Amino acid sequence: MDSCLTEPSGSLLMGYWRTLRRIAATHLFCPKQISFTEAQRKDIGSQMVSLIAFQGGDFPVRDILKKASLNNMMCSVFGRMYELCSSNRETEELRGLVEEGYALLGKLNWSDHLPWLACLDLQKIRFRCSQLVPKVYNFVNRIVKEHRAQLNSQSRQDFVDVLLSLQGADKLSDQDMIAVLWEMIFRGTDTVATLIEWILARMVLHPDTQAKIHCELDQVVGRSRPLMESDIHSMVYLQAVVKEVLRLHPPGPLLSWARLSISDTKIDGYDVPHGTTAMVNMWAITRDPEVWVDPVKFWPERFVCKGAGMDIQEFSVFGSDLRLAPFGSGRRTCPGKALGLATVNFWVGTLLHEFEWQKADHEPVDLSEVLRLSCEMANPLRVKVRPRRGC
Ligand code: HEM
Repeated sequence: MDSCLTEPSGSLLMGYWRTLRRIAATHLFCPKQISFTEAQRKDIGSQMVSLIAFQGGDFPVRDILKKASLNNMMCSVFGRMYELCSSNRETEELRGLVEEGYALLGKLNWSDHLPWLACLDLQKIRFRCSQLVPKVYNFVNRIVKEHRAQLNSQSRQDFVDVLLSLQGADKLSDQDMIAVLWEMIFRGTDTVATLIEWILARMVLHPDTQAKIHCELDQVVGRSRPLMESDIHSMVYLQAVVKEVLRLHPPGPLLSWARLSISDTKIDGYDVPHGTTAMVNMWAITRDPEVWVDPVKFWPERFVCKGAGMDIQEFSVFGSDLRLAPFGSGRRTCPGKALGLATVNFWVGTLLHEFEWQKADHEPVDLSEVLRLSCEMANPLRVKVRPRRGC
């Protein structure tokens, strides 16, 4: 795996990266910033509903989810709001850059295992990275320049505005600002779409679970109005379902949660030499029968019933409990976890509030996985929907 796409400038030291993380946590992912973007999630959610209502018969849902997720990040990060049903050059260009980044990260790079091959670049990975990096730089730089020219002229608050407004010790160089903005787009887009596709797959495979969420929606929201983000905290079963899918299908089970040992050390009796890349296999932990009762069973109730498992209120998926840490844990835990989970809960709630989801005719749901940067369904999900509200 080549780090030049995901790390800011090579000269960044650990301490500096920590500063960037602090800036992201304080300014980009604080509760105020998350609630600032609520209207945007609602708008994109409604656009998804309109687009889905328009589909006749079976359709693959992935494209809609990926486009919605990309538009959402374009809006949070760059302040660009595009319609889901139309295509435009800027989104297409960004989608191409993100896709190329994923393709490169997902490739098995022989140089990672046989370092003496690195200088030969037999798979042309380094070459493709060197082509991609200036394209990303130019794309993001163009948007930063536009924001700088319009600073103080309007009241919007996207990530670029926030970073440009930083002063003193928090002020970032242009190069680091571009690296941070790219990292957000790159990490925040696919993870959300991938997780929602897995959740919808589980919904069509387990109609009884879907019916329970519908029942909860009818009780908490009723059919006369759309779902609002403030309803989510009352939707205990919906949250349990999202947690159960995060357990069985964590979008970033392996690749993104890696650590480099900076000195020789011993873990659990094993020698880990300096310079080793160690990966935490969350996928294996969440399927370990010593950790989970009936681990391969899809059973959201394990997060609801006190007697049978644990109380939803008590189980955090944000890294404090290593039985289920789909956003990583420790110093490098996902900074976008609260935003990511808020988006997934709200969009899944909305899609289920508006529609009943069913299997496509003649096409079984296939839960096979493929590992790129995220762990995706190997065969994109095809579904049929039936409107629930206003019918
Ligand atoms: C369901 C959604 C998401 C999942 C499952 C997820 C998962 C992860 C995981 C497993 C990691 C590695 C953590 C570690 O090494 O300990 C990570 C890192 C990261 N995520 Fe997320 N993520 C999600 C959404 C987002 C969003 C919405 C954003 C930004 C808007 C984001 C930004 C990042 C960044 C910047 C990192 C790298 C942090 C670093 O290297 O210090 N993620 N994510």
